[in-house]
Amino acid sequence: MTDKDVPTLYEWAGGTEAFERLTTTFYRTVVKDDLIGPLFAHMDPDHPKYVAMWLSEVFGGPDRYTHERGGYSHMLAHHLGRAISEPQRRRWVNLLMDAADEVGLPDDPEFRAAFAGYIEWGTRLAVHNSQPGATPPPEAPVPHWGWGVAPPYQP
Ligand code: HEM
Repeated sequence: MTDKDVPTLYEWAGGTEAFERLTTTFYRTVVKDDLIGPLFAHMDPDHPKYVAMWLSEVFGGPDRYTHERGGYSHMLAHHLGRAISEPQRRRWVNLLMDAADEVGLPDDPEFRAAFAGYIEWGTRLAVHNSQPGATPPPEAPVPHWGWGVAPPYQP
């Protein structure tokens, strides 16, 4: 198998439509959640779409978040100063994984391992970057996440 034959995580997941399904379902439960709902009380109605755009770009889809939404620095600005706690981070992760099951994202071990790897990394960075006095790099590219050590199983 050459690299050319390996689909991106974005393609494997089902593209933009799949990520939009994921984030729509996810934020529907987030806003009702006792622990993290209040953080999202004033979110833009298009927030789920923007996060789907971000995830799509991270997982190898079109770079629309960079070109249409302001890229990494715009995403970062939304987290600065929010003092996200570890219990809040964990709740965010749990609800996202529940949503992934609910909307039927691929559940093969390779996809879910890569997906969970990014989510673990990204949410831990969000906690660090959101603490009072944090000084994360103000500019950086949108990260690109791949399959890591376990490419998709394609018999
Ligand atoms: C992998 C982890 C994460 C990703 C990829 C992510 C992604 C994003 C993006 C792209 C935005 C900006 C959307 C826009 O363009 O308007 C945003 C905003 C935000 N994020 Fe995150 N985020 C992550 C983790 C978290 C966590 C763990 C929390 C808190 C528990 C959180 C809380 C927020 C809040 C409160 C906003 C602003 C919402 C508003 O518009 O009022 N994020 N996030």
